[in-house]
Amino acid sequence: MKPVLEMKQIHKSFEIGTVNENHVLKGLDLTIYEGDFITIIGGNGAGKSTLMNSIAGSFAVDEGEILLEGKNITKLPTVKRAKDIGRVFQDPRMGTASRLTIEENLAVALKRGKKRGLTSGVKDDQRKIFKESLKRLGLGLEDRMKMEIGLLSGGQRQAVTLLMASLVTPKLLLLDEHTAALDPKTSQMVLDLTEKIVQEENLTAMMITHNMEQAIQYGNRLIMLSEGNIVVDISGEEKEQLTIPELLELFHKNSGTMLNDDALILS
Ligand SMILES: Nc1ncnc2c1ncn2[C@@H]1O[C@H](COP(=O)(O)OP(=O)(O)OP(=O)(O)O)[C@@H](O)[C@H]1O
Repeated sequence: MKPVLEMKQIHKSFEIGTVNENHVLKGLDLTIYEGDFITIIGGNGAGKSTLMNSIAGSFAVDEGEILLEGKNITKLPTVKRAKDIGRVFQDPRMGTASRLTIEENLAVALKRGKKRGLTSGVKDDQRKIFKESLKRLGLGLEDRMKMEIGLLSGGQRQAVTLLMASLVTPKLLLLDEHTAALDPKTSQMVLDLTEKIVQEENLTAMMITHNMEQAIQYGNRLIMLSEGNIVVDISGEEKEQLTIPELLELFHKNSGTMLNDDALILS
């Protein structure tokens, strides 16, 4: 199996030198392999976002190394990582420009990692590609390409954001609770689209969720964090057969604590 991302002995603290100093990641090791679709789950403050932010480069880690396809990116700023690392956030308004049309947003996404010229606009050949891509979402958006993206519903917008994040195939796709702000039915629709895109494009992806059932249902590998440590890391058949009570039991056994997350959705 080919490693896509390697995190070696990562340390990250916040508010160093104050009474609030918080050592969140304490020597975390994680290797993400090509084709992995990892779901990440854990209690409040377990370090899920800190882990994802470390990968995206939202801040510098204090110690350790991050390699992307063998290349050291530990000190690379977010903008430089964005060429290879796609991200979809919880808030549907992030990652798209509200006043631009659907096709203009897609055109911007197509330029990810390339020098952005002054001339914008959408070319005819691009329009064709966008139409085909949008069709795959099954939401009829291919007939509304000139509509401002800000006018879409949260679910439609997340679906387009997902498409934008995968238009230029990322080496790694980060999904930061990207369905948490949606109602259950829409969340399910966006998750199913996520699975479809990940499978069809052979993407390597990592998804934070608060929903245990979703963490088990989606992806090939499940990681549970507790106090900045990986306490459960299971994949393949073992993951497929897993039930929520077994997962809670594993968490309890490996972390020595009970889950503390009020927001965790058990089913
Ligand atoms: N920028 C920051 N400044 C100070 N403290 C931070 C910052 N980001 C995160 N923390 C702290 O780090 C700890 C881990 O937070 P993190 O957001 O990674 O947890 P999480 O697992 O994503 O939790 P949740 O599910 O509640 O979002 C928390 O105690 C949080 O308060």
